[in-house]
Amino acid sequence: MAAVEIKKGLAGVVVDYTAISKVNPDTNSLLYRGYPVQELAAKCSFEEVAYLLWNGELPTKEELAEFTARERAGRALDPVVKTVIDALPTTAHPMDVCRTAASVLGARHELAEVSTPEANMKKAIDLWAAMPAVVAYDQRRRRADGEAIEPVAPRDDLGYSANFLWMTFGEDPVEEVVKAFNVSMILYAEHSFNASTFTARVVTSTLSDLHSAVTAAIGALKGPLHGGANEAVMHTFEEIGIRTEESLEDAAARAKTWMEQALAQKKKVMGFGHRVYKHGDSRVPTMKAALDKMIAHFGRPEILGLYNGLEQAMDEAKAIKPNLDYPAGPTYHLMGFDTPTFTPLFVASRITGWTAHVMEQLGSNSLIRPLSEYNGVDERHLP
Ligand SMILES: CC(=O)SCCNC(=O)CCNC(=O)[C@H](O)C(C)(C)COP(=O)(O)OP(=O)(O)OC[C@H]1O[C@@H](n2cnc3c(N)ncnc32)[C@H](O)[C@@H]1OP(=O)(O)O
Ligand SMILES: O=C([O-])CC(=O)C(=O)O
Repeated sequence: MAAVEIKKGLAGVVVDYTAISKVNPDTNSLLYRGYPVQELAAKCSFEEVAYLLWNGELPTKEELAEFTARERAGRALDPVVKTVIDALPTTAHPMDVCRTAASVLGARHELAEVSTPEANMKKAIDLWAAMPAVVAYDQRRRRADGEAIEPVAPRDDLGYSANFLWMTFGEDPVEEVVKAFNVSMILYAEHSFNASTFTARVVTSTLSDLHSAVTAAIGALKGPLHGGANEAVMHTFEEIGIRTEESLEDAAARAKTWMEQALAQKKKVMGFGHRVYKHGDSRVPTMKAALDKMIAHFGRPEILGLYNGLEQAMDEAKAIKPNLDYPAGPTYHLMGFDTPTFTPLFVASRITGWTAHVMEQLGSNSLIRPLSEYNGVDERHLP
């Protein structure tokens, strides 16, 4: 019998077409609906990019006005979702809170059992609009440590990114920080058939509903080999030790030593490496520029020292490059987010990509069901 070739992790396997994004590791580029992501990050709001991912074209002025009005109308924390979140312990991981909230929002949606293109577009926009309130309220209640608190009400005069920061911190957001946050939301929005998006497509392929697909995708994103890496990066920084008065050079030297020891112990260091990009992640330069701005804004050169030290030591030892989660983690830290909140920020952004894929999958569906090669015990029979 010819040996079956097993493609572990589906590495290198092309399973379908997509018109949503193009990841090209040879040219180190990423296009959303044909546009380079760097251009979108430089010139667009996250709302425009969400519209683009869902509709295939950037919005006109009128379309954007209508779209942003829909997003602003859906921002308040659903009282039932708040009650459910309040029933969870403050020790629950924020990704579990997000996953639970997505599930509750699905069960409560007026179109829960309808999966027409129009219904799915509405569900996608509603879920995208609702998630920042969940993430923001969860961070606030964990900080309140069990004391009853009310969510910060959304503000109609602010765009998506500014309002997200407002609902989290309850303070007028600084323009520089809003811009960096907007860049991160755009860069995180979409990345072809990554593990969480593929999960969403598998769920959709059974003709299940959009919220089920997103709930499953959140579960897939949580792992540290995928989205959970942005949180893990910060744990590395914390393990090395963040010393606010330390010079860039001293921090870099300590980080370098830490990395050399970790690699000598054959540890996997989160925030480095990628299944598709082998010469560097197309999004890292743009995110690193945003991190540099936050380092300058908050006057925190020691963070750059830790960043440089780890990156340099990994490059020298294994020539493995950072992925998007590497600059994103410390950027969110400087903005004031708690480390376990980082991956939920990724969720808030990636909802756009996931749901675009749900709609694309349904547009030309085929049940996703690969084969396996049995290697268990030979057939046997009960006595
Ligand atoms: C937004 C995102 O999801 S981006 C990805 C976020 N994930 C991470 O940052 C987790 C850390 N990185 C990794 O685990 C991997 O690089 C992955 C899972 C992302 C990609 O992995 P794969 O393409 O399957 O490569 P694989 O894990 O087999 O690595 C190939 C080799 O590089 C090494 N390697 C890859 N990444 C790392 C890393 N972060 N640290 C140390 N070594 C690494 C592996 O140990 C392996 O070495 P070996 O051949 O000597 O055994
Ligand atoms: O593409 C991947 O495998 C992981 C990734 O970078 C993403 O989902 O943004």
